[in-house]
Parts: sequence; structure tokens; C-alpha cells
Amino acid sequence: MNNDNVLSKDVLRNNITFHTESLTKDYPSGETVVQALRGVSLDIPKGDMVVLLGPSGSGKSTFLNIIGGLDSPTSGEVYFHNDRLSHYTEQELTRFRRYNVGFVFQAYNLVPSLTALENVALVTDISLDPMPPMEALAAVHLEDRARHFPSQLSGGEQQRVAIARALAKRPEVLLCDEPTGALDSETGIVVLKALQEVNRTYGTTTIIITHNASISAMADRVIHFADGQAVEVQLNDNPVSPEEISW
Ligand SMILES: Nc1ncnc2c1ncn2[C@@H]1O[C@H](COP(=O)(O)OP(=O)(O)OP(=O)(O)O)[C@@H](O)[C@H]1O
Repeated sequence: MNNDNVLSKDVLRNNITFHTESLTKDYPSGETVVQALRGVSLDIPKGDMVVLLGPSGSGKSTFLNIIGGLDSPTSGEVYFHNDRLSHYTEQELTRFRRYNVGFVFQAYNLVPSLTALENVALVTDISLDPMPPMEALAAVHLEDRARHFPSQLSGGEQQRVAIARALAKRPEVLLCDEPTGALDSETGIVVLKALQEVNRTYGTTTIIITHNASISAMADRVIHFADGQAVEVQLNDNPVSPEEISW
């Protein structure tokens, strides 16, 4: 990393995990271009539970992928604290993801031939200061399923293993793209409860994309996307527990 990637001292943002400025992302599509993001400027404070809401195609996943270092913007800036991700090389992005970001997707992406514990341990092998895999499973209340294979676990349990795997490297950030998208409401609530507990216990900044507006009741901050822009940010002083959400 060179000095160009460090924000100047007068705007140091220790309590802001992500800061974006006029972020755009264009995808070529045949003869035309899809403008997936059209100038997104946001702050995501450290430790917040954030929900991203918005219609299909409004740019939520594109935004998440860019702040998570999986993709690069066409223009604009992304800072992770004082580090300018938008100018990182591929190698720097890989290191950023490895040490700072846990991803949870709608598909659990567990290795079928490994037990729950072994799936979590895969990640701790390449981390700087990992959690013991059993501790990560305990954080999502799955100690008693540690020796089970994915096929022996329910969908909700598999998603909780995926959360444990993301958590085990002690990331500052958990980025979750439709984590309950494949689950029924009862199971979805258990998964959201696991995410809320992780956020509160470890202070992990947690960003959840969902189509389900009722989930926003558990967030500290709700960001509404429409047509490639963040059109509204709502702050919630009294986030509820997932059990209180009417689905
Ligand atoms: N890799 C890509 N190549 C081309 N177009 C893309 C690519 N990724 C996203 N897009 C387009 O960018 C726009 C925003 O997509 P994005 O997936 O960010 O929206 P979203 O709000 O997450 O939608 P959903 O809720 O359906 O997942 C869409 O029009 C989409 O088709």
C-alpha cells in the first residue's frame, strides 16, 4: 500500500468502518452500459447492524461487493477507515478480504465432505488471529452439531455454520447477501438471531441485504437503494430482537 491509499489526517475516520464518495459502477451490456451504482456516498459506522433494502436491480449487491473488495468501482472512492480501497491492487484487495471481511451468502457454500467443525477450521488456517473453530460454532449455538456433515444439518443450521465460518477469522465486518433468502420464516429468525448476537457480542459491523422490509426493524441503520442510488438512510434507536419481527 502506498501513501495515496491513506486518507489525510484531517479526515481520519476511526469510528467509520466504510466511507464511500460518489461511487459509480458501470457494467457493459451489449451495445449499452448498465449503471448499477450512480453516485453512492455513505458512511457505515463501526459496530452498526445495517440493513440494505431496495428493489431487485437497485444496486445493493454491487455496493456490498465493492465495499467487500470483491469488485472495484468505475469511479468514486471507498475507504475502509483511513485506507482507500478504491485504489487497491488485486493483491491488496485479497489481503483486505482475508483479514477484515466475513461473507455470508444465500447459498451456504459448505464443503459437503467436511464436518461443520472442519468447514469452520478451513478458514482459521489462513487467518492471523483466528477463533478456535469450536468457539465460533458455540457463538451460533451449534457445538452439538460440530461433527455433523452439511447433509445432516437443516438449512438454518448450515447457514449458521456459514456464519461461524465467517466469524472465526474475527473479521471487523460481516457482509451478508440475502442470508435468509432460502429459509422459511421460523428458520430465518434463528439465523438473524445468530447475526444479531455476533454483532452485539463481538462488535462486528454487520451489513445485511434483504428483500424483506420487516427485517429492517432489527437494524441500527436502514439504507434504501433505488435505481443505483442510496435514496434514504433511516436510523433506528430501538432495534428489536428478530423474534419480535412479524415476517
Ligand atoms: N456482473 C454484472 N454484469 C452486468 N451487469 C450486472 C452485473 N452485476 C450486476 N449487474 C446489473 O447491475 C444492476 C444492479 O445489480 P445488483 O445485483 O447490484 O442489484 P440488487 O439490488 O442487488 O438486486 P437483487 O436484489 O435482485 O439482488 C442490475 O441491473 C444488474 O443486472
